[in-house]
Amino acid sequence: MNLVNTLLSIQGLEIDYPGRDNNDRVVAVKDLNLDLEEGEIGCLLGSSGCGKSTVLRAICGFEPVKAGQIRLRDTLVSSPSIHLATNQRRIGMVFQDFALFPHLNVLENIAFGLRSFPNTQRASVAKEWLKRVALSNKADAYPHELSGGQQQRVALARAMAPEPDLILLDEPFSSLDIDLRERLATEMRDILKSNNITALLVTHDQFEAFAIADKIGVMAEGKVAQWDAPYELYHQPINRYVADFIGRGVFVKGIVQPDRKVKIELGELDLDEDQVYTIGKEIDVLLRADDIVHDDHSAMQAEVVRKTFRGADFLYTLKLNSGIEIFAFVPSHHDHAIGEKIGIHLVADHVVTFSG
Ligand SMILES: Nc1ncnc2c1ncn2[C@@H]1O[C@H](COP(=O)(O)OP(=O)(O)OP(=O)(O)O)[C@@H](O)[C@H]1O
Repeated sequence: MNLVNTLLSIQGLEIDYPGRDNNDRVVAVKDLNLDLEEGEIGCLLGSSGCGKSTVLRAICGFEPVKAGQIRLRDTLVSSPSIHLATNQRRIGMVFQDFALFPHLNVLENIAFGLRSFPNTQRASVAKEWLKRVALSNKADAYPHELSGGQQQRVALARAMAPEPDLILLDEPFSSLDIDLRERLATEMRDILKSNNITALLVTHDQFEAFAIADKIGVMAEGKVAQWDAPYELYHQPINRYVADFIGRGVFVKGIVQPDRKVKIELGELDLDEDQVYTIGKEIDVLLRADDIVHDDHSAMQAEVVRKTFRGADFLYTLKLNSGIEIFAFVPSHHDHAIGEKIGIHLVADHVVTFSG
């Protein structure tokens, strides 16, 4: 392993909490591994209670570790026998509610993190960061006079100003309007990237994760099931859990045919070249909403059983003749009624399969 450019390295991490009974322990994180390179943005993605925040707290130094280790650059900061204090870790933190000081104005909030700087430098460095997050005109404003997105940028500037090695962000978009989140995630990514900041955030929203992260770790029950680039997670999920969690899809049954094909109810698909398949074997084929195209001229029909308007398109739930329900994104000018039969065809070019 090359540690030169690896900023954060977590190996075999295990963390537990006291349970209800005195001797009882509840395992929150187990055998967790990940590496984050310098300048990379990583994201831990998972449903509530899977252990995301516990990992962040351990990196910060708020939680002792039971097994494994956490390294920042080449310094071992946490292991069962070593625990570096939080203030010695050079980590910046952005909290879910931004945690700005209500009685300090924007400039003072940012300068707060610069207490170790000489007085003469504090204001100029704080002003420079205010400029970098495009809020120079708000230096004198108080947090309650800012929008949620502006407060978030102040919190980010406050965390970045002391130039920590790593920024941790705990659900940074959860208190913002849902339609703002994706835009702000892109904006935050631009700020972090243009300042070459290494960051790790946690979220339960995969679209936020896709908008901001270079690497995503899908977490389940305290473990990272797959730590990979968003594209790989989507197209090469390592197991059914990841496949199910990422994107909108369902598994349908298929029978392996000669010439690397699989036959499903909707037709034949090409199988992955890298895998070995037994002809005649039944396998599960992942069909995602973007693998199905609405086509008025297709003889293959499916019944609309549900639909969700998403602006540019609808997410249709379609029932096949066999009774199986699949998803399809359909441009929103194709507004079909529930119960109506519409033509569809398959466009999957990369097929994800698991043995049946
Ligand atoms: N202080 C604690 N004492 C006991 N158990 C805890 C404590 N903090 C967390 N846990 C348990 O550890 C597990 C992981 O919690 P954690 O807060 O890391 O999850 P999370 O993925 O961040 O969840 P959420 O998205 O809901 O914030 C959960 O089962 C939780 O109940």
